[in-house]
Amino acid sequence: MTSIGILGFDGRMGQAIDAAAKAAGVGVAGGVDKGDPSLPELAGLADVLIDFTAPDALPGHLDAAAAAGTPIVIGTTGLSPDHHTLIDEAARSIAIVQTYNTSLGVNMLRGLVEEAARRLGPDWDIEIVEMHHRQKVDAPSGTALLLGAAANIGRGSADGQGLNRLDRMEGGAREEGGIYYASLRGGSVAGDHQVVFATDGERIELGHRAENRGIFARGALKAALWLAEGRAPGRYTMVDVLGL
Ligand SMILES: NC(=O)C1=CN([C@@H]2O[C@H](COP(=O)(O)OP(=O)(O)OC[C@H]3O[C@@H](n4cnc5c(N)ncnc54)[C@H](OP(=O)(O)O)[C@@H]3O)[C@@H](O)[C@H]2O)C=CC1
Ligand SMILES: O=C(O)C1=N[C@H](C(=O)O)C[C@H](O)C1
Repeated sequence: MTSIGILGFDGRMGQAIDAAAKAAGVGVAGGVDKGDPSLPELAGLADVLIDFTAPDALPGHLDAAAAAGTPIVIGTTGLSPDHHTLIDEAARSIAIVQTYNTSLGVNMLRGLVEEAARRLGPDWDIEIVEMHHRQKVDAPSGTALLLGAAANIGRGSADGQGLNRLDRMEGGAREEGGIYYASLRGGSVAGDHQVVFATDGERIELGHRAENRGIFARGALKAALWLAEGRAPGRYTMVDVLGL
């Protein structure tokens, strides 16, 4: 039986993943939170690590995974360009799935947004609105950035990566001609995203609503089981996991 190690065990996602693993009959080798000295031991015990924590935890988690030769699913958002460089480096020796959204629905939406942006062309403005629970710390959400990247790829923008926008968003600064993001925080919303394509006289709205964290937890487990089948070292996304 495949066993997972949960990084951020006591967190909202950690608990959702533990519950999803139990429901699916996937083994849980253990879980750690901030500063837990048993991280290297867990990395050696688990077949796959799953990390839903905070950006400042990432370097230590990657070191532990690489030292043990254990693949890892990274779902943490708010990552900087430096974090992405660290992931690239670790992916030389272990297999890593890094994604800002593990749900099937958002990964389907990503393809639809790319296609819409490609077909609609430059006369259509693109705006992204997201809403999350009041405890969420990063904004825009990782998913909003992922969808923005898909739109940029679709319309052939040189800024197709789109993932490093956070620093440029500070103080509300936004690029001329770029994609605009609006972030709402309140209540217990698990995650709503809406991509608005607007031109003179009409709009198209493509969106996704997460009704609970189970969809993210099941997607993370799917990614972990996919890695546990035995992937070569490298960096993967949910597009690889889901075969989209
Ligand atoms: N990719 C996806 O599909 C999804 C991604 N997310 C992302 O997952 C992350 C976690 O979300 P959520 O579970 O709601 O957050 P929570 O705040 O509920 O949980 C975070 C967990 O991480 C731990 N943690 C925080 N800092 C560190 C650290 N430096 N080292 C080790 N552990 C640490 C916390 O432990 P302690 O309490 O001890 O600090 C806690 O257990 C966020 O970045 C969120 O955006 C969320 C949902 C879906
Ligand atoms: O923090 C959350 O809760 C979520 N974070 C992810 C994000 O930033 O996109 C995914 C999901 O929307 C829930």
